[in-house]
Amino acid sequence: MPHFKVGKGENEITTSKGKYELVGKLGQGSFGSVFSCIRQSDKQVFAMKCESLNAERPRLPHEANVLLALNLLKSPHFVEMIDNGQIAGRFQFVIIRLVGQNLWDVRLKVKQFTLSTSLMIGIQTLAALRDLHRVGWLHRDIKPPNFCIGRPDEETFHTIFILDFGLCRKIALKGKDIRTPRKECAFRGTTRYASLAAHDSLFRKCCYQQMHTILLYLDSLQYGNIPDYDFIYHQVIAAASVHRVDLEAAPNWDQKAKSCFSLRMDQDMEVQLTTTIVFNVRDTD
Ligand SMILES: Nc1ncnc2c1ncn2[C@@H]1O[C@H](COP(=O)(O)OP(=O)(O)OP(=O)(O)O)[C@@H](O)[C@H]1O
Repeated sequence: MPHFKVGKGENEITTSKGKYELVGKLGQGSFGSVFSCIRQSDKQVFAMKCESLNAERPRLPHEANVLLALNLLKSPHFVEMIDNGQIAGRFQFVIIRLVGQNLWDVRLKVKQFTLSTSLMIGIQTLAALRDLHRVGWLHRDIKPPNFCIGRPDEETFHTIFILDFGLCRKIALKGKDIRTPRKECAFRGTTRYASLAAHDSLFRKCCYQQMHTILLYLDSLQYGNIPDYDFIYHQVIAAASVHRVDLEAAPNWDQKAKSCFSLRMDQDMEVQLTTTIVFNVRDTD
C-alpha cells in the first residue's frame, strides 16, 4: 500500500477559497491519505483527502466530480465538499466535511455490535446507497471502512455517512437510458467484501430468515433492475420485530445516549425514488 506523506513546509495549503493547516492523519487508503485540517478563517476542522500527482491511475479528480454532483442532493448520508485543488508537482486534494470513525474501526473498538445497532447500521447504509443510486451513481467499493459515523460533539453522532467515491460509475444520465453493460470487464472493488457465501454463514447465527431473504434478493438483481429498497427495509424491520429489538436504542458507540437521535429511520426511508436506478455492478466498468 503506497504511503503518502505531506512534506516539510506543506502543512499549510492555500486555495482561492481559504487557507488550511494540516494537523493530523485520519486514515490511509490504498490510493492516498486523509488528514484533518483547520480552516484558518474560522478555525473549523475538515478532512483533506490527498493523492499524489504521480498516481498511476488518479482517482481524486473523479471523486471531486462525484462529490460535487452528490452535494446537489441534500442527503443526510453524504459529506459536503468544501474545496479542492493541487500543490504543483506534488499532490492534489479535496477538502470535505469531517466525520467520525469508520465502521471498521468502530467495531474493533466496541468489539461486537448489538443486534439493534447492526440493524440500525443496515437501515442507514441502505438509505445512503439508495440516495447515491437516486442521483445515478454506483459506488462499487462498498465495505465498512467506507462508511463513517458522525462526530461525538455533533448531532450527527448516530448518523452513518458514505465515503470514498473514487470507483463510482455513472450509470444513469438525465434523459438517457442507463449505460449498456459490457460483455466482460475486470473486477472492481475489494474482493474481501464480495463473497455472498461468507455473509450467508455469518448471518446464520442471527436473523437468518430475513438476512437470507435479503441476500437471495440482492443476488437475483440484474443489471437494469431498480432495487426494491422498501422490500429490504421491511426485511430489516421484520428481523427487529422477531428478535424484539428496539431500533431506536442508542448505538453501541455512544454509551451515554439514552436513545438513537439520528433522523427517524422510517421517515428517511420514505423518500420516493424519482430517477432511474440500477444496482448490479458486475457488468459495468
Ligand atoms: N471526511 C472524513 N472524516 C473523517 N475521516 C475520514 C474522512 N474521509 C476519510 N476518512 C478516513 O480515512 C479513511 C480512508 O478514506 P478513503 O476510503 O476515502 O480513502 P481511500 O484512499 O480511497 O481508501 P481505499 O481506496 O483503501 O478504500 C476512511 O476509512 C476514514 O477512516
